[in-house]
Amino acid sequence: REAADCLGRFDAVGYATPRFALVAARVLQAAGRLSLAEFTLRRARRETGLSPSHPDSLALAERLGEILLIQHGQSLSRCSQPRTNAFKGEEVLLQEAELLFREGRTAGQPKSAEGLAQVLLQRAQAGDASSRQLRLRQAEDILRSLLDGQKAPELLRWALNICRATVGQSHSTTNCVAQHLHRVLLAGGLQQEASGLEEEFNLAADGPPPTPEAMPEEECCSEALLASWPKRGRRRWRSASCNPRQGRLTPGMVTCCQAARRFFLPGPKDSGALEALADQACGECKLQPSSVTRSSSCPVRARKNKAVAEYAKQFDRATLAPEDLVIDVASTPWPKVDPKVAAALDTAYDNVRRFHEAQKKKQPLRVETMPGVECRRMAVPIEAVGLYVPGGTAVLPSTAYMLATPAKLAGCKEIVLATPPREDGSVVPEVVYAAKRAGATKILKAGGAQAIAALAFGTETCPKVHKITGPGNQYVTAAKMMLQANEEASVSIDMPAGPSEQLCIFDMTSDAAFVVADLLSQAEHGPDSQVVGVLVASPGVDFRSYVGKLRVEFEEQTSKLNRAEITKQALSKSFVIVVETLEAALSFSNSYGPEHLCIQTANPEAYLEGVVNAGSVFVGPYAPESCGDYASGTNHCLPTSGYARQYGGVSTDTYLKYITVQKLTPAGLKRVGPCVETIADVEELEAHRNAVTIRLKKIGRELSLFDKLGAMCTFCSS
Ligand SMILES: NC(=O)c1ccc[n+]([C@@H]2O[C@H](COP(=O)([O-])OP(=O)(O)OC[C@H]3O[C@@H](n4cnc5c(N)ncnc54)[C@H](O)[C@@H]3O)[C@@H](O)[C@H]2O)c1
Ligand SMILES: N[C@H](CO)Cc1c[nH]c[nH+]1
Repeated sequence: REAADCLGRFDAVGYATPRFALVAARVLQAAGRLSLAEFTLRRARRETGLSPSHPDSLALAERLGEILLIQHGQSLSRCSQPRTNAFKGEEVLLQEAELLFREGRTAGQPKSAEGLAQVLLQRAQAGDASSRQLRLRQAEDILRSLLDGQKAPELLRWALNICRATVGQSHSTTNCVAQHLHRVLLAGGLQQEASGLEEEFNLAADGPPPTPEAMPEEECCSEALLASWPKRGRRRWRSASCNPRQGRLTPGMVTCCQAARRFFLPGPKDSGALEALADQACGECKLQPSSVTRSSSCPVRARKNKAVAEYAKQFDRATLAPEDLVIDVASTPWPKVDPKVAAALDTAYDNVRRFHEAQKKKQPLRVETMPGVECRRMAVPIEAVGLYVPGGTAVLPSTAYMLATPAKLAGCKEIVLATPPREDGSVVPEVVYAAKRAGATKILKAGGAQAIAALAFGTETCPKVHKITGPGNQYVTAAKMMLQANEEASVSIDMPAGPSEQLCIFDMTSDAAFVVADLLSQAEHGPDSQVVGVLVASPGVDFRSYVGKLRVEFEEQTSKLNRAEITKQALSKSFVIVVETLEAALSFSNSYGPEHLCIQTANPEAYLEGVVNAGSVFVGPYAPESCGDYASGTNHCLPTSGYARQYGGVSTDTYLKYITVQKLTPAGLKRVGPCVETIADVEELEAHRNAVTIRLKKIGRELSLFDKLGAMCTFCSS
């Protein structure tokens, strides 16, 4: 108590090292001063400046979680009727503790898993029926993994608590949870405890719950797949012997989904598909893949504007004189746009600019790796860039500001925006408005592969660019992929951004109407779009009625869309799977690598840190994906076809390149030079070595006393 009093008076507790804060919290806890312990840990977490994954940060988080859990317990015991008189902050305490323990559990902190299971159990007891199931299931999973790992008999208490917590719910649920635990206990050699469980829950009398494996495969598939798969896709699913109802993510299941993706969306990563696609894309417009790759025979390279104008006629039915293909944005007057639309475009542009401006690094990087050896990195804008704004099936002014805003902020001098012309040869006024607002310099009235070729090679009026960004249909994407491999074009691309995709993870607490609305928002983009729903449902939980709700929503909402036909085509290549746990859902999503990932489960934030592959993530029920498409501030040009594994979306960085600089003083060369000489010897590159040796001969190898003192002073001051 004396120590705690001391600490209470010591105002700087929070400023001390994390380890000191941990010891202080222990002392304070022992003296019953939980609030002060909590305050100490919070302050230490805030002020250490350590990364959240640092072991000390994790230890602080774990301790804070424990304190919150104890406080929650105390507040419950203070109330005679906990449920009615519950302290208002009670649920908040648990929520925060859950987040803290999840952090630790992901980082492999030993006690965090236990803490998380306890919190989930507490929350299950307080929550409504649907979230109760989910939390119990999660607590049970953790318990199982702990029991599997170490056969710890003391964990049995939780097992029983979990079972007891389910009593009063439907009989089959109790039975199902108890059955699972029973198996775990037996597998862990805890025979006696297993018998206790049998007796308490009368397991033998009820028999095992129906296992998902017992269900006929046909039923599982039809239950899980909302939109019917074309026969080939369905066969693949089955042949991979995966059972969506069972929810185990076997490698076969993932492979099968990837196969489905390849089958439906022939992405350029599949070389056979690319060729077929390129033939289709370029064959019809006489830009044969080989002729694009051998640039001498590429029509656009050879006949420039004339060829582009011919393709505009052929594919966009637009009549354009070759000299009218490119317009200068600055000298083009502001187009007439409905004031309401202009105001919405302005607001969206402002948000996008704000978010992308913040991405600019204010200071050039400068590091003295050794005294006298200075390395720098300068961000330099790419001088000329080409931005593709799709315009085939929908008019996308939003893509104009999504691409041009970061290019302008990066400082690119030439920003050429290409978009398919209308039949009268004009460009949609909203696109011109957005291009002007965001700072594009030229507009090329061309779409498809021909626009990409014009940007890559340049024409009489279209400047040749060094990088092409922006999404497009399969023709555009195939042309971008091929031209980046063409030496003469010498052009790079942002990423393969093809037909839109969305993966939505949800559970039975999610609003089915919201989930379906989000999925449809991407399905309507084009017949080649793909949307995937991942429903998390614990085993034994009957998700049929929820799936029924989804079906109704899909039908009702789709039938009211103006692009219902396109949407239905996309849905025929889309699917919903059912998995048992959120971890499984995340693992599936990470394998799929969606362009957009929506997480609409209870407590969605907790799963964010598990996301490894995704273009853009939308957290919670009130973050519809279309906000990111238009106006929240993030960029909507994102990698598709699984390329989220290696690419991020468009950002200010997309339009920058980094040039490194170094400067060495004589003392710096004396320090690093011998190391260079040695490595050059190993590589037997004498001229490399000599460039150092020749200088060291002139200035000498020894550091002067002045050099050494200078280095010490620099070291001390830093
Ligand atoms: N990933 C992203 O970030 C993102 C963002 C926005 C849009 N998108 C996607 O972009 C795509 C836009 O496609 P779109 O078709 O509406 O517009 P688009 O501008 O990409 O394609 C239209 C052009 O394709 C060419 N074309 C059409 N048929 C052809 C044929 N048979 N042979 C050769 N060329 C042909 C024409 O030149 C036409 O101008 C959609 O799939 C949408 O989902 C993706
Ligand atoms: N969803 C698209 C990205 O895949 C972007 C977009 C533009 N307009 C509407 N949405």
